[in-house]
Amino acid sequence: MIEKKFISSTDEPETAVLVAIVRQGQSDEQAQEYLDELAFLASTSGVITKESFTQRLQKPDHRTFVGKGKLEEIVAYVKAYEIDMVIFDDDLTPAQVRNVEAALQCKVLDRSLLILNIFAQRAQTAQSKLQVELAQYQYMYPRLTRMWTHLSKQRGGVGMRGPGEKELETDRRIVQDRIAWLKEKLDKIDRQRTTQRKHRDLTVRVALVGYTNVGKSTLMNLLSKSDVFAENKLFATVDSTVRKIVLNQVPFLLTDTVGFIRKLPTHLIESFKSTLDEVREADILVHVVDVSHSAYEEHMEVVQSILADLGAADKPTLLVFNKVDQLPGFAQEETRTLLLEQLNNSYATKTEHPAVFISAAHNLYADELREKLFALVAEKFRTIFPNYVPATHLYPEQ
Ligand SMILES: Nc1nc2c(ncn2[C@@H]2O[C@H](COP(=O)(O)OP(=O)(O)OP(=O)(O)O)[C@@H](O)[C@H]2O)c(=O)[nH]1
Ligand SMILES: [Mg+2]
Repeated sequence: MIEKKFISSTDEPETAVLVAIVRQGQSDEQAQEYLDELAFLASTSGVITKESFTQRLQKPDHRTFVGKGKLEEIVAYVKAYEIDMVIFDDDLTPAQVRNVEAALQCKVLDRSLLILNIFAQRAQTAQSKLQVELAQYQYMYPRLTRMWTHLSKQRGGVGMRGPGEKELETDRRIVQDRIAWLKEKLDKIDRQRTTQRKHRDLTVRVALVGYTNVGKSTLMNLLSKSDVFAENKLFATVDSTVRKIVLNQVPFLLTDTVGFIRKLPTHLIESFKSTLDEVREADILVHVVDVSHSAYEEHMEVVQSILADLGAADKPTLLVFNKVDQLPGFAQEETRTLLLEQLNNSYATKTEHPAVFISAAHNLYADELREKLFALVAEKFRTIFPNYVPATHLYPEQ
């Protein structure tokens, strides 16, 4: 995997300023929400956000992303506070990178690079490491003018000179070769996994999906009593984990997989295709939502549109609204029942999917969750085993 070069791992945390464009029709609240998410991505990478700059623009300036005046403002801030890097909320073109780098004289990152960097830190298995590397090279390829110095250092110190045309040609070829090699390796892993999956044809398969950090892994732990890595950071889970679960004597497989986020780099979706096959091939989806997040409805839409891209939007789905413990009004006994009732009613009218409100971390309303999940699993189970007679009441087993 490409070593992380953008964010150093010295003791002193690096500092960043964030830059985003606020488009027409976008509220200040939404703009702030996007910046908060970018800051969360930065902090997940170990970077401290010191300041953020926004500008209302129809579309990014083709030379410098933000306008000239705004860029000067950012340059002044970066100099005054010795900021290590500037992070842009959108992907920059190679020309924009060149121009803003020349002006800012510090590291310049965009959202995709930040996400790729987090994935690179998190990848555990051979497969996900290769997947991340593929996405990194695909990101790098059209930007080779800029990445050249990183690449040559990795190849054994060709030096820090700027790239000549000839070197650039060579680098392009090296990257192309590497991309081809990675694809071939991943195809091979994929073929092996497909064979393995054939053995699971007679099992009901359930996949946890949702925006990043909503509590998918926590829910997996709750249902399977396993110990899956859960953390208040974005993309804690990059590899999928599969657990066998038995509810009311009906066994099924539950997969915990990578979380989604808005503007997920397309290369990343492409290279994680086989990991996302777990979602594509699932019989049932459990869509986990952090209902305490102010932007949860937008997050649901992001998830829905990625599911549609994957061709997995029409599967039987259980909506799990998680983190109800964090909702205002939940703490008081008197308001709690009313709150949950209101939530239930509001969702019953908005979606045809069964929904349940829980707290995975505090083990609240887990029985209701098991019941509704069991209903979907049993229905599928009956299509595989038509002679199955459902037991009369539900008790979880391990
Ligand atoms: N208050 C509260 N926190 C929760 C709840 N469920 C999960 N969390 C916390 O939310 C954070 C994210 O949980 P994870 O289970 O790692 O979330 P995830 O969806 O797997 O995240 P990624 O793998 O990063 O996509 C952790 O700090 C959990 O402890 C809940 O019901 N209530
Ligand atoms: Mg997780």
